[in-house]
Amino acid sequence: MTEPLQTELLLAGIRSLLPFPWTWLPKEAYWVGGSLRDACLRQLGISKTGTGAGAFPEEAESVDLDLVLNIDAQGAEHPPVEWAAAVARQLGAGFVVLDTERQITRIVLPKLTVDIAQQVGATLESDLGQRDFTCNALALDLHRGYLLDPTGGLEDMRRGQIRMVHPDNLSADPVRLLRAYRQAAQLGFGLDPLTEEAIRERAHLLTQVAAERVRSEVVALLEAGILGLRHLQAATAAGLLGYWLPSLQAESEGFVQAQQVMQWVQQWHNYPRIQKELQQPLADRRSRFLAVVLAALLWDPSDASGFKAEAIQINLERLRFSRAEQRTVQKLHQLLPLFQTLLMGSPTPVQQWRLYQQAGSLLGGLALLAVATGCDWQKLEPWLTRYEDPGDPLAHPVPLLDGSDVLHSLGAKPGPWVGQLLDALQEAQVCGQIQTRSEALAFVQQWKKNLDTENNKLNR
Ligand SMILES: Nc1ccn([C@@H]2O[C@H](COP(=O)(O)OP(=O)(O)OP(=O)(O)O)[C@@H](O)[C@H]2O)c(=O)n1
Repeated sequence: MTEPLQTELLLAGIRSLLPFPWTWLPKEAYWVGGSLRDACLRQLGISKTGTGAGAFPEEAESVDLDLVLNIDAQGAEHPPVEWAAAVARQLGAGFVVLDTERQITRIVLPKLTVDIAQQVGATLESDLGQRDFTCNALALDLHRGYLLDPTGGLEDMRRGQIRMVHPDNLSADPVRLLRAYRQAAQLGFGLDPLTEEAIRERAHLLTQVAAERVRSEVVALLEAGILGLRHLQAATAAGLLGYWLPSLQAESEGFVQAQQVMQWVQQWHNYPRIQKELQQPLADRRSRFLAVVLAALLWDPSDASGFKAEAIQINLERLRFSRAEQRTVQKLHQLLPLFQTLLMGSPTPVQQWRLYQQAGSLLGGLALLAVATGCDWQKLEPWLTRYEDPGDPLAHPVPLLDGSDVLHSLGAKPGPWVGQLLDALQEAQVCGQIQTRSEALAFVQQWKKNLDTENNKLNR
């Protein structure tokens, strides 16, 4: 076997990462998976391009090490699960059994997880032969120090292509159909044409995959920035998302809109409040910005009446996006037509204040969606400047009275009318009709009097 990489460097790399002494390793132990692939890519001078190409800088990445052990072969009394449990105990690390039957476990340390699996099949080659793509089917023998590459993974890395190990492996775990596009996006690779053909032929199998696994691939594609969008579009064209996201077509305007959102947000450094709000998590580690990208992707400009809104919610639910994410996309879609109309005209102060009220902390996301769907930046910019200013009387008016002031001044009992009154009071304040607290108190008296008169008329 030709040995094109310096395996000593790979060994030095894994030595520095391994959280326990080398001597603890069983006699047959191999480094496999994505971290080995990435170490090889680094040696080949190929850098990953897709991860972190989204809008915001990533946190310091944590490392996932994958090890394959072949303990059975030695007839040892400690199977991999017990070996890994003992290591975790010694290290005081977290420990999870991921798959009892296949003997897959995980040791969890801060910024490092180590996945440990028993070799599948009689030889390591047979284990590698059951993996997804050639670039993920390499193994470094940790004791003998040689690299196994039975499927030509290094050559495919040099060519920058994702190539299946075998078409049957795609059918064996159909999430790999979508994983191909996600890994291509993250590695800056293309798809080998035969692999793409095999994916198309098996596209329907993705319906069998658990929603969470599909969602996590879709999310990773969206987080891989513009390259991720291109690959999501290719995956859509291959027919992978017909069941999961039927609202999305390969030729959807949504791909252009989502790209616009990603490009515009990069230029909004002058809006720290908006940036901060966009980065807030909505579910797990998924940010509000991701929901804005989803809203842009799924927004159909020919559907301003919101006819497809329900279908979009069903799509998001099917992919098990959280309620908060579903509500965010829905609210953005509801507010967008109104905002677009305001941006085309000369809205009154009250109209502006109402829009700020309705959008709340989604204003930045709504503005991104507006500019991505063709609204005039010159008209939009003042809305952002106002929003960033905490003292702005339209974006952040300070109420002259609160609910308890109102109840106290009237000596009345609470009811839904208090909210209506406060709203009317704020509107009068925004219009400039009321400027002082005593004017506000007089307004309250008059408003309640009018309400009581109305009620008396109705009761008569
Ligand atoms: N559906 C899958 C998932 C994983 N693997 C194999 O298991 C390894 C480790 O899996 P995982 O950590 O999920 O993938 P990585 O390649 O490390 O990349 P990522 O973490 O980005 O998914 C992969 O490299 C691949 O060899 C596979 O064949 N099929």
